[in-house]
Amino acid sequence: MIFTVTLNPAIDHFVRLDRVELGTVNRASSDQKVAGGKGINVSKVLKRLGHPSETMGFIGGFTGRFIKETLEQEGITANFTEIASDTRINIKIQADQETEINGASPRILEEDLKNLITQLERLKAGDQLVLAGSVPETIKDTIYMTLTEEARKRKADVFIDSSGRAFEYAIKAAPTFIKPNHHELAELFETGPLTPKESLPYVKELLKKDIKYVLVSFAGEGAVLGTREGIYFANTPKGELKNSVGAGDSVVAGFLAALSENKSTVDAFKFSVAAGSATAFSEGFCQREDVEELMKEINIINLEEGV
Ligand SMILES: Nc1ncnc2c1ncn2[C@@H]1O[C@H](COP(=O)(O)OP(=O)(O)OP(=O)(O)O)[C@@H](O)[C@H]1O
Ligand SMILES: O=P(O)(O)OC[C@@]1(O)O[C@H](CO)[C@@H](O)[C@@H]1O
Repeated sequence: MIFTVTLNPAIDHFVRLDRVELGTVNRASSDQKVAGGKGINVSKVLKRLGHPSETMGFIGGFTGRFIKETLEQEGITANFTEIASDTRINIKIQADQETEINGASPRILEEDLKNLITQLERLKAGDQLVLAGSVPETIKDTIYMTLTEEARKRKADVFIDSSGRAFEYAIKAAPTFIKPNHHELAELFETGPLTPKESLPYVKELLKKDIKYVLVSFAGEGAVLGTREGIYFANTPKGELKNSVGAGDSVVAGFLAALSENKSTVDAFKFSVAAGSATAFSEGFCQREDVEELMKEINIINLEEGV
């Protein structure tokens, strides 16, 4: 079973207008509110790709209720710990440029955390745990490391999409899969901007830490997958960028879906990049037919033998 953890979910409030003028009243031509947060998005994309999963994490207040209800309406199992404060609202402005304002995180208590850790006692060999998104300010940066250790004790695989200190700590617990974008990889190694080729020494460094799959995304400039068998480059298909919210989450969901279908590593890589691009080219998240169509435009190059 696949379990996704979103420590800091959100209602994503998409606001569409031609352009934003700061310092004046702007009016939206349309808007939409959806359950969001990286782990939740992974579950939503998995569902579209034909794979069930269960969502965990913290929700609270009227915003939290909205998230639980809409997920259940979509047929996704919601197994959140209920907290006292309201879940945040993240504003996604889709105008001539995309601008995001992510809300402040609610307060999480020690007992809420204990509850989540207890839930992880259900994990067993063959399960996959996805840890994705920001860590609320009241939780220690070591949380993803702790949760990874809990899952590893039970022989479950761990997939991480995070950034900053929480990501840095999580790597120490040797998760199965990580998906930094190129900015996050550069931040981790304190380097300047990196091209796919320039990322190779850093990908190798991460593989040496016993991480099985290191997938670095470069938005529309391709992606690199490091494994012990080889390091590969995938081009990204060409198309009109409509929405980048959830594109990275679709890459994670695509990889998980492909592994569950026993695809080869190279095909899983292709499928995951196609899922990311199919979302980037859609108003919402990708559909499986579009992912399969885009796979035909992706070529994988073996950059180097593994480490
Ligand atoms: N301009 C683009 N053209 C084609 N595909 C794109 C484009 N931008 C993003 N993608 C797709 O989305 C994936 C993830 O993009 P990116 O590297 O920006 O990751 P991210 O920062 O985690 O994403 P997000 O914007 O969702 O946070 C890419 O690997 C690619 O498949
Ligand atoms: O603030 P975080 O947790 O880093 O990111 C949260 C978020 O921006 O990520 C998702 C897209 O990846 C959105 O659904 C959500 O609003």
